[in-house]
Amino acid sequence: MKIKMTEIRNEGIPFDTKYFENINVNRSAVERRAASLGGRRTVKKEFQAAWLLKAITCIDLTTLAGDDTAGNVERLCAKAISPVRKDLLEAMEMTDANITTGAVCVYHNMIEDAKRSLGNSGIPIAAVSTGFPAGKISFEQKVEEIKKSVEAGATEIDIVISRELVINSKWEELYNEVKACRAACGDAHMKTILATGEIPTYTKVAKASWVSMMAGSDFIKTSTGKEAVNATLPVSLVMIRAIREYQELTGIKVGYKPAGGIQKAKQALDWLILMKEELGDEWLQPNLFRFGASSLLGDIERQLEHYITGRYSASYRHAMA
Ligand SMILES: O=C[C@H](O)COP(=O)(O)O
Repeated sequence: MKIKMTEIRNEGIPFDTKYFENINVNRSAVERRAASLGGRRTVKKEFQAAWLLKAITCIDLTTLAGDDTAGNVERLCAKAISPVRKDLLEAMEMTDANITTGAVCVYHNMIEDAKRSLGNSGIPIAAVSTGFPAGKISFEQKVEEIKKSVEAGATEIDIVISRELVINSKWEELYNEVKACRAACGDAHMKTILATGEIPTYTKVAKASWVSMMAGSDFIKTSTGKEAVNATLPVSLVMIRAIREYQELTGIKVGYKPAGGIQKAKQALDWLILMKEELGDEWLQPNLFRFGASSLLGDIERQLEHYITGRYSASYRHAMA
């Protein structure tokens, strides 16, 4: 399956505080709305398998560990190419659907291994960049790192922003940083990680989302997976509403990637429902929506097996996912 990002990219708009200076997010209203989602909305049993397969196509199958090796990147890529067991696909009459994950996501120095392992599958390689996860390297090093990853074959670059610029409300500096990263990406699509667990208020999350989109991000992404608090539904609601407002202003659709701590099929369904309700069906496609996840696929496969056979298998049977 050839996974394509949207053809019309977000080129950004000139910096102007007027778009976001009056934002003031009502924390309790956001948390109430997010809490109501999980309980109120469920996917009917007969549609669950289809939704779970959809979720798989939106996963950036990730390994970002100090002990990553060529071998485990190879296994990850094999899983990205064939994420669901053949017998399960056969039972669902989905063998011809050519289901793959949305991308694989690795550190820069594993790009070569990923490229070799993915061959001509068409699955994009996303590389984390700009001093991931903390972003504590110089601006010049950040730009250099992006360029090297693009040269090495990454077609998606996940950058981290400088959190201190958000904490200290240095919005124009943040804009300039993100814009320079976007320029360094060239044709590679850029996902901008806010690291929301390190941003003190929802209002600042909303403003950082706006500035990142104004500077040309193709996606905005919650977390690195390394913060103490990673993707949550309330923070997603704040970011998704910023995407909606940005679209209302510019006509441009920016993608969304919750990442970190999404391990269960049920969580994946909650996020898909949130996307559908807040942004519509277009954001249920991998060109506008991704999960950043290292272990979600294993639980989805278990749930699919349960759907088909009525039994759960042991989680070790779905290793690496
Ligand atoms: O961007 C992806 C995250 O690093 C994955 O986090 P996770 O290992 O909690 O699924």
